[in-house]
Amino acid sequence: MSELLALDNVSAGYGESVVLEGISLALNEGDSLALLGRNGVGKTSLLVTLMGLTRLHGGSIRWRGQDIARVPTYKRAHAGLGWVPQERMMYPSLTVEEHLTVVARPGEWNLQKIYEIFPRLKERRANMGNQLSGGEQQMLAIARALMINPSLLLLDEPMEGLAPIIVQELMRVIARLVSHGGMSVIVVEQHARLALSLTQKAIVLDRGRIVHQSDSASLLQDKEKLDRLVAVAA
Ligand SMILES: Nc1ncnc2c1ncn2[C@@H]1O[C@H](COP(=O)(O)OP(=O)(O)OP(=O)(O)O)[C@@H](O)[C@H]1O
Repeated sequence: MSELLALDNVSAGYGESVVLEGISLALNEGDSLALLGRNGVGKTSLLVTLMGLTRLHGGSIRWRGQDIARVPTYKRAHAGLGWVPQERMMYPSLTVEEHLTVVARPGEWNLQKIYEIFPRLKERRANMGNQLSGGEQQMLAIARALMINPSLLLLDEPMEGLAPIIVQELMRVIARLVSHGGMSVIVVEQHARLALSLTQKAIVLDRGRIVHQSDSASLLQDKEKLDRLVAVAA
């Protein structure tokens, strides 16, 4: 599989403050990665850095072999980076269907396919963005990112605050996206075991640095190490 994303010794942050340091990682097409760590260690900042929304203090980020340090966020989205932010960002003035159609780009994901994997969104297609439950908003946030037909999907704590039954439903969808193989996925999760069970590779951050890299299955089996690395909410 060919290389999709490569970070080499990346330092990044907000203004003068540096919150990520010495980050190096590579992702091939079809790879799935769990990005783990305690609260405030820089997981969201790493996703945001991939989208070009932090200040890059050093290092390089290559996307399909091209340096994208100066590429603006919207162009990164067009190039195939699909971001599902933690805040979900629904618009009260748009219906569910409008949220999906305004961002649509050609490719295998279209309304019909989205409604197949998220039947609830089909039922709610005429509802406004602010008339949805938390679970439905999360489904819509993922669906919207899929409509740009990304090569890499960035999921920031997709299960956060959702009822167990919705978590199960989302787990099934994410597992299907990962096993499909055509798209790469990075999942940030407080629930480390959920994320590890969905992915092939794992990275653990601590205070802005990578402190562990392995395949997900071996970290999942090493309970002691996992507890030590991520402590809570595993
Ligand atoms: N917009 C911002 N401006 C300044 N500092 C920020 C900003 N966002 C995050 N930080 C800081 O960057 C560090 C990493 O935060 P980040 O949100 O990336 O961690 P996280 O691992 O995603 O945490 P959580 O699990 O709580 O979401 C923290 O010290 C945080 O205070």
